[in-house]
Amino acid sequence: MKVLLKGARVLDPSRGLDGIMDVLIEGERIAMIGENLKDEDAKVIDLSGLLLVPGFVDMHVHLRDPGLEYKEDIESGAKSAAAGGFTAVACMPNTVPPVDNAALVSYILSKGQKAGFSRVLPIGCISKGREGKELAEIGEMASAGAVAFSDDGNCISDASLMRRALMYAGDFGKVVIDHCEDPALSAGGVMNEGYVSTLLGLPGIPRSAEEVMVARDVILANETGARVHIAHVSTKGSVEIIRKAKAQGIPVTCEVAPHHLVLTEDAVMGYNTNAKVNPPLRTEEDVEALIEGLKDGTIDAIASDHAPHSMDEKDVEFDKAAFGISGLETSLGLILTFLVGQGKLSLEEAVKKMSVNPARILGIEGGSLKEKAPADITVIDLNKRWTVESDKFFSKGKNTPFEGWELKGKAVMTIVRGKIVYAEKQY
Ligand SMILES: NC(=O)N[C@@H](CC(=O)O)C(=O)O
Ligand SMILES: [Zn+2]
Ligand SMILES: [Zn+2]
Repeated sequence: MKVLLKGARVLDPSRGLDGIMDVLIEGERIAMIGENLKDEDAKVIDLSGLLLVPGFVDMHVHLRDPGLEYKEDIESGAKSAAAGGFTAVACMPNTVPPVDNAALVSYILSKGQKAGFSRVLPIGCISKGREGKELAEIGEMASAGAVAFSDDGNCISDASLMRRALMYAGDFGKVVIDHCEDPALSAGGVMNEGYVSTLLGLPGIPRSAEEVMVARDVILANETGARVHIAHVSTKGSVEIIRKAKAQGIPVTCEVAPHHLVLTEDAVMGYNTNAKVNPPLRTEEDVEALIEGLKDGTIDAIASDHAPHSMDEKDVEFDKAAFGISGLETSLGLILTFLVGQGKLSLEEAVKKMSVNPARILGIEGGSLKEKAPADITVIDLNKRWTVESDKFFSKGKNTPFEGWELKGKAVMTIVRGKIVYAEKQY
C-alpha cells in the first residue's frame, strides 16, 4: 500500500527541511520526500495549505491503565494522543498495581498495539511498588520494552537509591526521569507558596522543594556519568541549575508542560481545582524563565504530563482535589497559540521540542522524516481556530483549566506507521 501526501509545507528540523514537498509512504515507512513526486500506484492525499512534521512524541503522560481505568485507559488515552497530534506517548507507571515488572510492561505494549492509535511506550518504575526503597527489575523491564524509568508522582527521595538507579538504568542505555520534589519541603502543600496561597489561605509548595532535588540529581548525574531527565520543570531556579549543569557537560535533559508556560498561580483564584497540578503553577517570573530556557536550549522537550482524573476527584474542596491536568488534546494548540503565535518560540524550535528531542532522549525511532524512517507524521492546520471543549475530548479526563479557550492551530491528521489513526475529515 502506497500513499502520496501532496503539497504540504514539510518541516523537518532533524534534516533542515522546510518547503512545499510531497511525501511518499510505502507500507509503514517513508519511501521518498521531494518536489512533484509521482507514483501511479499510490493513493494521493492533497495536503496543500497544511504543515507536515515528524510525528510528535509526548514523553510524559498518565494513561491510568492498569487499575484506574475510570480515569483513562490505554485505548482512550492513545486515541486522545492521536487526536492531539502525537504519534507516540510514553506512559508513567503510577498505576494500580505500579508497572514495576516485565509482565506489566508487556501488557501495556500489547494493549497499545491492539488499540492501534498512537504508539504507547511504557516507562517502568525505578523502585519496587513505587515505594522508594528497593530498585525494581530494571534490566528485565528494559528487555521487555520499557523506554525509561521513573517513580513519577513521587520523587526518589533516597539519594543512594537514585544514584544506583542512574547507574543501573544507564547500563541498559535508558534514562531515569525524576519528579523533583523534596517531600519534607512540599508536605501538605496544595499550590505554589506565595501571594495567592496566602490570599486563599492554602498551604504552599515552595520552589525549593523542586530545586533542591534538581540540584541533587545534577550532582549525581555528574558523578555517575549517567543520564538524568528532569520531569515537568516549573521554576526559574530549576532552569538556572540545569543551564549551569549543561554548560559543564553534565548529562541532564528536561521537559516543561504547556500549562507551566501559559498559566500562573493566578489560575487557582476562586479555588479552581482544574488548576491544581503538581508541580504547582508558579509566577510570571517563572513562566518567563521557562520560555527563556526553551529558547536557549536549556529545556529540551515539551511534554503534556497528561494527568486525567474523574470529575468526582476534582469537584471537591481545593485541598482534597487530585493534582493534574488532562493535557493531550490542548498541548499543541497552546504551544502554537501562545508560544509560536506570539513569537516566543519559532515553529522549528517547537517541532524540535515536541518531536525530535523527546525521541532522542528516549532513544526511540521517530523525530525524523528521513527516508526509510517509520511513517509517523503529524499534519497541522496552523490557521484553524477552535475552542477547547472538554466534553469533546477523546480522553476520559475532562479536567482542564483551558475550558472555553480559543486556540489557533490544530493537528488535523495523525499517521502512525503509515496508517491514518486520526483525521478531522475523510481522506
Ligand atoms: N502532575 C500531576 O499533577 N499529577 C500526576 C502525577 C505527576 O505527574 O507527578 C498524576 O499522576 O496525576
Ligand atoms: Zn510528576
Ligand atoms: Zn506526571
